[in-house]
Amino acid sequence: MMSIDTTCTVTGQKPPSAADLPSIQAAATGTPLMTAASPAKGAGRAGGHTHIWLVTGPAGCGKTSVAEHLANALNMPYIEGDSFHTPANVDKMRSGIPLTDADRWDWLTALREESMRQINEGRTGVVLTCSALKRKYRDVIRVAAYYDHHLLIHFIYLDASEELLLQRVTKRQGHYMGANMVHSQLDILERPSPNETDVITIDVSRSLGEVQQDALERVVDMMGSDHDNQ
Ligand SMILES: Nc1ncnc2c1ncn2[C@@H]1O[C@H](COP(=O)(O)OP(=O)(O)O)[C@@H](O)[C@H]1O
Ligand SMILES: O=C(O)[C@H](O)[C@@H](O)[C@H](O)[C@H](O)COP(=O)(O)O
Repeated sequence: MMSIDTTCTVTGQKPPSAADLPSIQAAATGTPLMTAASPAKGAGRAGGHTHIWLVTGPAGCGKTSVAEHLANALNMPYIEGDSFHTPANVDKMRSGIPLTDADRWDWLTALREESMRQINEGRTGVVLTCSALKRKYRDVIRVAAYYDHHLLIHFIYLDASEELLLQRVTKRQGHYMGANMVHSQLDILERPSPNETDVITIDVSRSLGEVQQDALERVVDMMGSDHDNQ
């Protein structure tokens, strides 16, 4: 278990600027986003906005696998939500006891604050993982935009059946969340509703490579349209 202030920076390199978007787009889709004839309109940051990309869903849906891919491709820091739990929360989950709302509030706030801290240090965006099972948990992260009006928050919800989640959690080695926790997570899950317009839903029943590619294309598209709208 890593300490509460541990943040995983996958690449340790500088985050992408607007000027980097064409090469990310090309890598994701084979189609350049901008050409020399359509130069970046915003300086430094794409569209003048910064971004939190929050990869969500129950245990085993693929949050870590997708978030690492996005962080690497976008050259953004990766904040692994599991690393921010208190030891008491981890002990509870390891014993097969689901967390309560009260156990989760400080954790969610810590994730929001860490994301904002990294963005305030000059990052264009961060990629964060957190199950964010209920709407009110997602709302805790959404509060970040209240503090920083240039910040856009996006959720990538990884959609999987219980059967698939069980298969994938069972395959995973050495994690405190066992397969016995999956059902309790689905019991409280509030799938994003259509009026949560900041959510991209991705079907993860496909291969990991396909899911990663789809997620990256969707992210690059959104950053591209945000940039074009400035
Ligand atoms: N689309 C996929 N196809 C096959 N295996 C996957 C896929 N996504 C994730 N996995 C595997 O399932 C397990 C759980 O994935 P992980 O990224 O740890 O999920 P989470 O972080 O949401 O708990 C890992 O062993 C991972 O390699
Ligand atoms: O990757 C996973 O196995 C899960 O995401 C897991 O780590 C856990 O779900 C959360 O960290 C916190 O718990 P809740 O999902 O119960 O809020």
